[in-house]
Amino acid sequence: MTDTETQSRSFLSAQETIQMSRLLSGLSAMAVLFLTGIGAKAWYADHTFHAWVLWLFNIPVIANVLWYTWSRNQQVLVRGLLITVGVLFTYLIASGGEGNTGPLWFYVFPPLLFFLTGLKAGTAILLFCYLLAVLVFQFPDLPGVTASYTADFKIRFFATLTFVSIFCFVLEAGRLHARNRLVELAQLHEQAARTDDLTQLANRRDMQARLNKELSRYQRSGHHFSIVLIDLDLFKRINDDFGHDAGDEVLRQFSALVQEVIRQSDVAARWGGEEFLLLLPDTTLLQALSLAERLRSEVAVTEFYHQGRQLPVTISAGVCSISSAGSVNELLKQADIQLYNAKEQGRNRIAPRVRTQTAATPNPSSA
Ligand SMILES: Nc1nc2c(ncn2[C@@H]2O[C@H](COP(=O)(O)OP(=O)(O)OP(=O)(O)O)[C@@H](O)[C@H]2O)c(=O)[nH]1
Repeated sequence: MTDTETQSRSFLSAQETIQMSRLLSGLSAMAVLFLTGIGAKAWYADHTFHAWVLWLFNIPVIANVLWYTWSRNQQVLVRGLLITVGVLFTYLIASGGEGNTGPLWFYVFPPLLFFLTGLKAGTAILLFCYLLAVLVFQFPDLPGVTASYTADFKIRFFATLTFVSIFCFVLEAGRLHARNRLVELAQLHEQAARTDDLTQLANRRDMQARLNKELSRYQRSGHHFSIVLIDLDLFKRINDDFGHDAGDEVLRQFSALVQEVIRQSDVAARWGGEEFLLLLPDTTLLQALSLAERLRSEVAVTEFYHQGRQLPVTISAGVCSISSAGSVNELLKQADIQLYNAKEQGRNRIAPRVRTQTAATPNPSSA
């Protein structure tokens, strides 16, 4: 998974966690309200036992929320709520609640289940609940079962519950599909905002962000890094002599070559028209110079073609290490000065010059 994908997913899952927490807390508060209110109504209707049972169900609901407040474990909150609701609904079906209306609460289950547990687990739990309801309906002599329902009621109950369940399943499947599509689009959007269209390298904006990040890492833990500012030599001539498409082709081919030469931890970006910037983490000035030189000689010996015509491509580059600059701007400025020096010294070369560097091949076109 790329950085972008991870960011999109973690952003969405953080949003979902917050949304889910709010929903669960709201549902728990409503449950307490209903249990207390309906319990009170049952008490005044002289259904004392039923009232006490409903009030007692407040205990696991409140304990569950308190546990969540302490542990922040959402899974436990979901499971706790589902178990409590499951046991409560079983009691309501078995006892009939007040005036045999207990089973009506069952309709709350399908949307809640699918949303909280997903389609697969939701379907499995729902089937299990159906089974429980069938047992209670078919075997009224089972211990704990005090209600008896007419055949008409049972048929209508299962028919309507099945309809509601299927409807909730379809709605949840649609919601999940839309959510996944949203994640995909967010990833594509983020990727596009960070990528250069022509070369598929990082763009300037992305590189700027990475440079700032790398500087923070350096200031925090002293990890050195270097940059290489590259410019394709006499690029205007390529455009003028071979056409703009040929120029574009060179930019693409050069970018592919760069990707082959640098390490996986290095980042290459298109910095401007025919300017590229390499960010080399954990790399000293000498190591960066050596890489830049390798890239320069690789470009010099590579044959660039467009529509069967060979194109003259060389590069010049300025190298700078963070140890000799206090900020990203300073770093870029120094690399730019070095690039200017390389151009001034005849192109197809790297600056600054150090003794370890092999002599650059003179560029005939710059003479
Ligand atoms: N084909 C193509 N050309 C581009 C693109 N972006 C910038 N250019 C061209 O790159 C050329 C850069 O030319 P200059 O800045 O004069 O530099 P140069 O010819 O490379 O000469 P030196 O840098 O001095 O070696 C310009 O002609 C731009 O139009 C692009 O995306 N595609």
